Amino acid sequence: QGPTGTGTGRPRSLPALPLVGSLLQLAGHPQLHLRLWRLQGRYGSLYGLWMGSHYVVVVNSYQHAREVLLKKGKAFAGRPRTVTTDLLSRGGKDIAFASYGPLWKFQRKLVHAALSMFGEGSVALEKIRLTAPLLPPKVCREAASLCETLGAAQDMALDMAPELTRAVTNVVCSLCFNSSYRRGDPEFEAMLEYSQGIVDTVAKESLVDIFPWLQIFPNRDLALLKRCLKVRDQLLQQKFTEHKEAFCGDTVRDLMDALLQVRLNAENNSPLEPGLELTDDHLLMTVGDIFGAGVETTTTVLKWAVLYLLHYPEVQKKIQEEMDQKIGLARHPHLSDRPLLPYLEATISEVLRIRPVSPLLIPHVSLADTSIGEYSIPKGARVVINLWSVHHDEKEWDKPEEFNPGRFLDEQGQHIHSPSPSYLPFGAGIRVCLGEVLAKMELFLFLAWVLQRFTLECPQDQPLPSLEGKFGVVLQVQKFRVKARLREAWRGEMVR
Ligand code: HEM
Repeated sequence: QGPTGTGTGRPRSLPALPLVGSLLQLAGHPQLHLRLWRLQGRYGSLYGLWMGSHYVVVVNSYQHAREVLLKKGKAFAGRPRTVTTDLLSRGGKDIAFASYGPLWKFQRKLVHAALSMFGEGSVALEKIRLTAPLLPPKVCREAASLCETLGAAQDMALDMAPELTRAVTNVVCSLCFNSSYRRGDPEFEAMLEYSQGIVDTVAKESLVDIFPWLQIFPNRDLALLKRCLKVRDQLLQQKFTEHKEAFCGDTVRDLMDALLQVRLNAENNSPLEPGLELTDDHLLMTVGDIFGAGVETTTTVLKWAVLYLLHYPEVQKKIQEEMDQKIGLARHPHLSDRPLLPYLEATISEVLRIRPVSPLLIPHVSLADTSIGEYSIPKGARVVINLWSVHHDEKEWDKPEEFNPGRFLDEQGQHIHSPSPSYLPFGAGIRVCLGEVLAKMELFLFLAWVLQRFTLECPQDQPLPSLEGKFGVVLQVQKFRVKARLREAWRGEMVR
């Protein structure tokens, strides 16, 4: 450490040219997480690079990730502002892309409180009377509908992706708007289309984010993103207006009502401190964030889980044996069954480790001159945590490329634990994922419901789909088809 406590010298840096920075070292490598992982061999686990004029620090080890996220969380709690994120969040009025500050803290607190209120039924928001059903029964309702679809497609090769997206979107719709969609609903189809458009354009490491001055030229991706956001905003606005009109101030049906209620309480009681005013834009973007951060991530993890079960039928069999023993056929799985099904829980953990859905988290920014390890990091540096490296570090994990749910179980196979602290699928510290509890609830219930009833198989005429991910907004799964075979014990049984 130097005399200021901010480290001595910068980390080693990739070569950089004027204007383009280190882009040439990264161009032509679409799997950015893997490229950054491999560059450790030459530059060490912590190194710097330049994206245009932006200085970026890449963190590949758990020890440094812990320092950034936990030990010095506040110093690294900023987010970069880019053309794309400004468009997505109306200039950072959401949570995920907002700068660190009192309003961001307030929004986080509200959503966190609302999620625990709807999730566990704890009355966390003062003076709020809840009239909506809690989330676990809503997730079960969607799981039942998913099983119905799989049952109807018996023995056909099915692309489960749209069904999983619908199930997860409906959970988020229930949470935010107290509504859900049936298959083929035109509003729902529009929603799927614009979401895909956003995911596709944001995934294209848009050059305008590196060189904002490129905006003066026509840009097809940016134009598509703007069109998709227009549709998203119209839909959000319509829901918002409906909620404002129906809102009576003493009952809360969903997250949107909860946000309106909190704003009303604040206005009626004492005026909020300056800088803490929640404008309509803030409320809309907060809800938009829950969709943006909550649908693609959870759906993708479910797809990875299904894909791994096709590759490892013995894991699937073991989950089903555990379910048969602990739950049987007489009832559906509940959230409270989680401690009874440690092998299913361990499988979910292993999927989240081996294919982390956000392999580079969301970039952080240093808010002051600071340090990582012995190196000094200037204020304004973008810090990328390479979760892929952290989850595949041979010093932390035994045979990290091997899919082995058992590594998350104790010797008796009864309790779940992580054999290494180097496990951060939801990030950690003050920017940790806000939806971790909800996501884990969904992953558990959807998989438990499906596997209680069906065995998932690769259609006979098709090769096993690839386990290689594609880097984008999330680590995407390539398209694949599944045969959902009704399990022997369920044949002839009525769906209860
Ligand atoms: C399995 C599913 C999910 C995974 C693996 C996941 C993972 C993550 C990760 C890695 C981050 C970035 C942390 C960082 O930058 O340090 C994040 C942020 C975030 N996630 Fe999730 N997430 C999931 C589901 C959800 C859901 C369901 C919601 C909403 C209910 C959600 C809401 C958010 C929000 C709002 C942030 C931004 C937090 C902030 O910047 O303060 N996520 N998530």
